[in-house]
Amino acid sequence: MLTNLEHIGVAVQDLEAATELYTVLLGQEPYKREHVASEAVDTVFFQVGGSKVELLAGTSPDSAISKYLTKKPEGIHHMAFEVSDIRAEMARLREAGFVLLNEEPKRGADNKLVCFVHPKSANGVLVELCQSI
Ligand SMILES: CC[C@@H](C(=O)O)C(=O)SCCNC(=O)CCNC(=O)[C@H](O)C(C)(C)COP(=O)(O)OP(=O)(O)OC[C@H]1O[C@@H](n2cnc3c(N)ncnc32)[C@H](O)[C@@H]1OP(=O)(O)O
Ligand SMILES: [Co+2]
Repeated sequence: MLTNLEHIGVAVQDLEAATELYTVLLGQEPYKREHVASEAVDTVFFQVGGSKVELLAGTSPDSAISKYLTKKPEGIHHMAFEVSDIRAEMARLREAGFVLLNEEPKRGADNKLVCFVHPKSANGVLVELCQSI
């Protein structure tokens, strides 16, 4: 079951400048900064009620974020839903015809297991499932 809009991922070119801007916009400091080597991204997290804003900057040209920003402007990159059982949700979505971008859950940021759904199978929106570890 999807239980919450866990975060909105925002792709940015300059993480420090974006962090300053969002600190003013949201009226609070980020609660976490994390490098996720497997995705080649640096992240900054803000808590907003029960959801989060995840700022993402690529750390390598091969990163999904860096590639995205060669074609698209900075902005909303994905939405992430919290799930209680990620394997069960992956099986449910696969069965329903969605294209999953990973066969198995993988380690994401902020102590989560994550899986992505291809935007082409979700009305042009990249969707992330995440389960707390
Ligand atoms: C920090 C860890 C984690 C967390 O814990 O929260 C993260 O959030 S990591 C975030 C970064 N990682 C990912 O995005 C991993 C999943 N993404 C991918 O595997 C790829 O980016 C992709 C979605 C498969 C696209 O890769 P690729 O096919 O190589 O790129 P193309 O440029 O050829 O795109 C094909 C097609 O898809 C459209 N697209 C790409 N990205 C998005 C997007 N974010 N939202 C909507 N649409 C997207 C792209 O425009 C192309 O469309 P067409 O041009 O119409 O063919
Ligand atoms: Co994310």
